[in-house]
Amino acid sequence: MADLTHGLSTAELTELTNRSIAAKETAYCPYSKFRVGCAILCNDGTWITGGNVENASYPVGICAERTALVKAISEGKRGFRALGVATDVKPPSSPCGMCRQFIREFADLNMPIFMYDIDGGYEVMTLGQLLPMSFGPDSLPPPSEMAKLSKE
Ligand SMILES: O=c1ccn([C@H]2C[C@H](O)[C@@H](CO)O2)c(=O)[nH]1
Ligand SMILES: [Zn+2]
Repeated sequence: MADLTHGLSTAELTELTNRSIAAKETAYCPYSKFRVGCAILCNDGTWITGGNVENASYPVGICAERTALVKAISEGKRGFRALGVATDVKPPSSPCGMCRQFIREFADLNMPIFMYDIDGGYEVMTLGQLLPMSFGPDSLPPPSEMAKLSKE
């Protein structure tokens, strides 16, 4: 049977579920009314959450996943064991393309992303499954090579 826990303990998975769903309450989404909550389990065992934050100038809004990850990175967190994202729909919605790329900067391709539906059921995929053949920090040549490229 497929591993639906990706190495998380039962307690951790319960907490990921509860924190992801609770984070929907922090969403600021007066325009779309589409609440999204995100919870991240950091390698140091701490948790960071976030909601989507919209703007009267629509494209300025930010997704819940990036809210949470920006909070984590700017708090000095590095290395993440799991990310949960919860919405009020079924089947569950998945992180948008911009968020997948944003997460790619900071997480291993085997990090699981748990996607919760309105009933608390979930589907889980790794970052690598959601963003195949991705472009990441290690895709760029080293700075010494970059300097040579710009002279050509
Ligand atoms: O994975 C997703 C998809 C959408 N949104 C937000 C953006 C916008 O505020 C609202 C509707 O797209 O949902 C997220 O936060 N995460
Ligand atoms: Zn997004």
